[in-house]
Amino acid sequence: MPPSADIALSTPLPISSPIDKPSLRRELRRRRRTLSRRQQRDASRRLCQRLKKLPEVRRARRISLYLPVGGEIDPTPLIGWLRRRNVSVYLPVLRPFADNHLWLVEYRPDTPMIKNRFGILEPAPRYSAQRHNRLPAWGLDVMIVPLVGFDAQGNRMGMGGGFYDRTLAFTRRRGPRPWLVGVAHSCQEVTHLPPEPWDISLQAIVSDRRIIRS
Ligand SMILES: Nc1nc2c(c(=O)[nH]1)N(C=O)[C@@H](CNc1ccc(C(=O)N[C@@H](CCC(=O)O)C(=O)O)cc1)CN2
Ligand SMILES: Nc1ncnc2c1ncn2[C@@H]1O[C@H](COP(=O)(O)OP(=O)(O)OP(=O)(O)O)[C@@H](O)[C@H]1O
Repeated sequence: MPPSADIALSTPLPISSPIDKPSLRRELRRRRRTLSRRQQRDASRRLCQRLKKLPEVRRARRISLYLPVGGEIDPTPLIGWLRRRNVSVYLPVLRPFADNHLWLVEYRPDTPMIKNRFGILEPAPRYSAQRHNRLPAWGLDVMIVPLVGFDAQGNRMGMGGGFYDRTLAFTRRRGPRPWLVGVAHSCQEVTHLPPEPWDISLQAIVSDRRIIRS
């Protein structure tokens, strides 16, 4: 790769205001989709190395992550490591009959999987419908949240469905809650993102290049 391309990837994308969120989202999704297989593999490895070092992750007994699509940074190499440590792994599932809310469903080697309406693999309805396979989000120790964009202040942007914001709205009240860590490729960093009133703040953001703690 020429050095100029590398610099372009490591520099936060300058944002003009007012922000046109849909077009910014489209541009950031395009950026991650165009990464090569090798860039994807290296980024995933770097991300997972960083995550494995975090005390919050090392202490956790229950963690949710996601199965990547459309060039999202891949956290799944963590699954084997977590299983060896006897950590339970959960995946987001589109909750039926509840607009844009997620269930957190346990993911085991034999969990039946189907593609949801966005083409993302998730535990099948007959499995997710059984309450003992789910965990309320407050019962997770760590939630790994996929990001489309982020800035150095820890502001985030997701796919635009408000799935995570709705599912995590309970964290505004007192009580147990997961440690929230957003993950993304470094090319998804922008100079600033305006926080929205409904945004739930993350405790940290980890990319293949750095960690931002809030
Ligand atoms: N890997 C992964 N799983 C995840 C999420 C995610 O961001 N990444 N989610 C995080 O929220 C939830 C799914 N949210 C999504 C929200 C919008 C679109 C999406 O592609 N929207 C299309 C329009 C969609 C259509 O109706 O087909 C688009 O914006 O072009 C996909 C997933 C749960 N699972
Ligand atoms: N707690 C909530 N209750 C009701 N609507 C919400 C809530 N949180 C977010 N929304 C709505 O969801 C929509 C999408 O929000 P936004 O564009 O910030 O999504 P996002 O943060 O990119 O998505 P995600 O949370 O899935 O990562 C907005 O119209 C917003 O009003």
